Amino acid sequence: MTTPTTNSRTIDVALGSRSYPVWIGPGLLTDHARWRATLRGRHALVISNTTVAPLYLPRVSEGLEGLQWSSYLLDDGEAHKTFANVGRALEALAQLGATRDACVVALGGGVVGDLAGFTAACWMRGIDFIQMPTTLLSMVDSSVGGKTGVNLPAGKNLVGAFHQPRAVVADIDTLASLPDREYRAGLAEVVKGAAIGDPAFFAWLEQNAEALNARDTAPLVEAIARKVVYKAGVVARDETEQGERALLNLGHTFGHALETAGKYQVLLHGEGVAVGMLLAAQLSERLGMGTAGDTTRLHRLLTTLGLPTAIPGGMAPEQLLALMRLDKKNLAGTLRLILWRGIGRAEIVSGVDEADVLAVLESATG
Ligand SMILES: NC(=O)c1ccc[n+]([C@@H]2O[C@H](COP(=O)([O-])OP(=O)(O)OC[C@H]3O[C@@H](n4cnc5c(N)ncnc54)[C@H](O)[C@@H]3O)[C@@H](O)[C@H]2O)c1
Ligand SMILES: O=C(O)C(=O)C[C@@H](O)[C@H](O)[C@H](O)COP(=O)(O)O
Ligand SMILES: [Zn+2]
Repeated sequence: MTTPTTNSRTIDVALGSRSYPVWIGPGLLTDHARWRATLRGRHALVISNTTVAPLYLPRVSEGLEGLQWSSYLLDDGEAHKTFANVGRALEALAQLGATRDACVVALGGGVVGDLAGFTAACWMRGIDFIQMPTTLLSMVDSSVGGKTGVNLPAGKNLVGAFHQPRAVVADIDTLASLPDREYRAGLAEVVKGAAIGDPAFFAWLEQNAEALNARDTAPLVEAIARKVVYKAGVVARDETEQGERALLNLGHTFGHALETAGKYQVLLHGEGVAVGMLLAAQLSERLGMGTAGDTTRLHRLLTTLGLPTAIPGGMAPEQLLALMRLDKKNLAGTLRLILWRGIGRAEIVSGVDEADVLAVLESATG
């Protein structure tokens, strides 16, 4: 059992009968009684990857004793978040003889979580899954809210489903092995939440940036919890992105294009979001919406957290614009972007002129 400490939090994602807890704290993977209680049937498939499974699958597998279970391991990397791997994971469920009360356990970062959730959404038209996020990014963002899916060569997350987990088990002990660059990428999605709608949190991040860089536990847990509370609130009000939830995409139309243009070898998702948020801020200023002072604060915070803020070399503005045309927020063939009036004031804007987007991309390309 985990002893409750000030570094443990439980946050509820309030969705009526489909509500679920997000547990944040140390020792949670081995707190078997807690998460095992969310599994209903006799079968479980753990989906993980070749980096995470050797580190953390033993802690999870002890908790699955008595069940019929197996694992499906992805090769590591965003390039493996594919339809083909969903097919193979579904075959693993078939091999297991998984019935409708089976559970998929997603053990890993956002790539594993998105793919495992989509697999669970597809098997027999939808079975349970639980999220065990092991990256900062997946703890603060991808494990919460039920967006699941995979990439196509044409773009990020073009195939997917809304499918909520039954629980999120965010064991902060797993962050001890997370590489520095991945940790910083997670901080980008924390900054995003504050930039969209929580100015007090943004100021807190400015004050605590160095402590977060040092991975001090108390501020880190505070940052994870504040971001999850913020996201859970948005998801509870607009689960399927009919309105407000689109704000969580701040920086993503640019960011996804940057990730895809680099074939997932140049920028991590969080890094793309960092650069994308600044491009959105610059575009907002160009359109007379943004304020230079707040763009400077955003730039300063991202830089302090060791995140990139410029478009990497070798990416052509026209190519990025073409990728942005396939973004899922677009309607009637026109760009629909999340723009930024300043800290805590993001807005959905339809019909953005491509010439303005191109001008911003050109001015930000070295
Ligand atoms: N569904 C959503 O709402 C949502 C939100 C944000 C991002 N995403 C998606 O999440 C993905 C990015 O997730 P990510 O940043 O976690 O990347 P990731 O899943 O690729 O993990 C990052 C790297 O860290 C490794 N890793 C994971 N946990 C580790 C640990 N504890 N110790 C050592 N290494 C570890 C992984 O093997 C990988 O190499 C993208 O596909 C993005 O589109 C989805
Ligand atoms: O939960 C959401 O809603 C988000 O937009 C969170 C994003 O950080 C995340 O990257 C998400 O996967 C993007 O979704 P998409 O709909 O733009 O593919
Ligand atoms: Zn994201």
